[in-house]
Amino acid sequence: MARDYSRFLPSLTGGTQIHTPTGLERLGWTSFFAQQVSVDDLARTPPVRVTSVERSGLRVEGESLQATLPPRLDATVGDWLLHDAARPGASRLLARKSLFRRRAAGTGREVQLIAANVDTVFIVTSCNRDFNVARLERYVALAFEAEVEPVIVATKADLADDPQGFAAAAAEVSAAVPVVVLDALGPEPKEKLAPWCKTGRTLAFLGSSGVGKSTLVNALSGRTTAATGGIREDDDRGRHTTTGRHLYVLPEGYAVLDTPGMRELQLTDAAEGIAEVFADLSDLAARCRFSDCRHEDEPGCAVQAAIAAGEVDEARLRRWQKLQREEAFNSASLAERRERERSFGRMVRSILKDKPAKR
Ligand SMILES: Nc1nc2c(ncn2[C@@H]2O[C@H](COP(=O)(O)OP(=O)(O)OP(=O)(O)O)[C@@H](O)[C@H]2O)c(=O)[nH]1
Ligand SMILES: [Zn+2]
Repeated sequence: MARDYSRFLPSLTGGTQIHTPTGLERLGWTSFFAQQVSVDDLARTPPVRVTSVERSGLRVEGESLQATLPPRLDATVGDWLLHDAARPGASRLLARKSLFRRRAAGTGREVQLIAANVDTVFIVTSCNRDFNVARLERYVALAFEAEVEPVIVATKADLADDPQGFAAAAAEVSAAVPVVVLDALGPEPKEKLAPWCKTGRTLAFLGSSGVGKSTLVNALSGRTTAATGGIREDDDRGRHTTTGRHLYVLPEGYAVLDTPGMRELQLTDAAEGIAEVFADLSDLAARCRFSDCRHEDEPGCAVQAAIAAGEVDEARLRRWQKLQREEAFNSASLAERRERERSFGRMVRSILKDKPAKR
């Protein structure tokens, strides 16, 4: 029997209807994806979301549908596809709302897709020695680059003498990034993170080990025991099993994307994200007399002038320059590697061409 998918299409009236979220909506299906498909597409090839990537293929989930698609390099956890049951490998990949990528170390593929269609990333730190503004700026740049909304969450407020001091320091990172300070073990996470934990939203967590990421996930999902080494789920026999899935839809209807790759994110081609975090400095730099100003001792440097006037913190300028250098290095070495691989490929092809063809 053909399913009626019309309710997943963008509402023509634009009115807000109150309804129970469907399986697809709980998985994160929104009008952003619906706009990319026709009613015909939907009836023939139902939407599915990638919940994990395994060697054997992509685990996908849709409305009363679970399947494994053949492995493919152009899709990652969080992606939406139109499931073509007749030709699973030809399932159409929908355009993404956001994408985390990283420079792959020591693999043939240079850029690895980490997570797609994340709505909000909680950048977690604690109100203690883990707290490091430079690291927060780095994570925020990554989020901006991925086109994901960042929220800084400072945990362990209950253990700190001056949690508001940490809040103020975090607020300096970017005017565009909200800061939440909380005790992750208490009742606060649900209440304070509620603005971002809505049905159909996909959340991710970034932050060093021990800052409270698992504690927050547990708090949001109403679990009391902290999970270690992955989230535990009930399998159909009622037993607890740790699965290899990386996208979890919580009972509240929002999804948490937790993939090991998120923990190894570096700055790759993140020039735009960095410019956004340091928008105040790049605006100033645009007013320097020389377009290639290094903001050291050049005449007419608007950045140095702002530092002299006490409007800009010199340490922030140093961090900006450091991130820019790193980003330039990462992107350059990536470009060099690409070039080396291309010339290697040309060499291999020319050798193959000169070799007498096998009969
Ligand atoms: N007092 C207090 N303890 C906290 C808070 N948040 C986390 N903890 C404790 O800090 C420890 C580490 O928390 P986790 O949630 O495991 O940290 P994580 O970020 O998931 O760490 P990894 O799994 O290693 O990445 C646990 O013992 C938590 O109970 C907090 O806000 N207050
Ligand atoms: Zn300058």
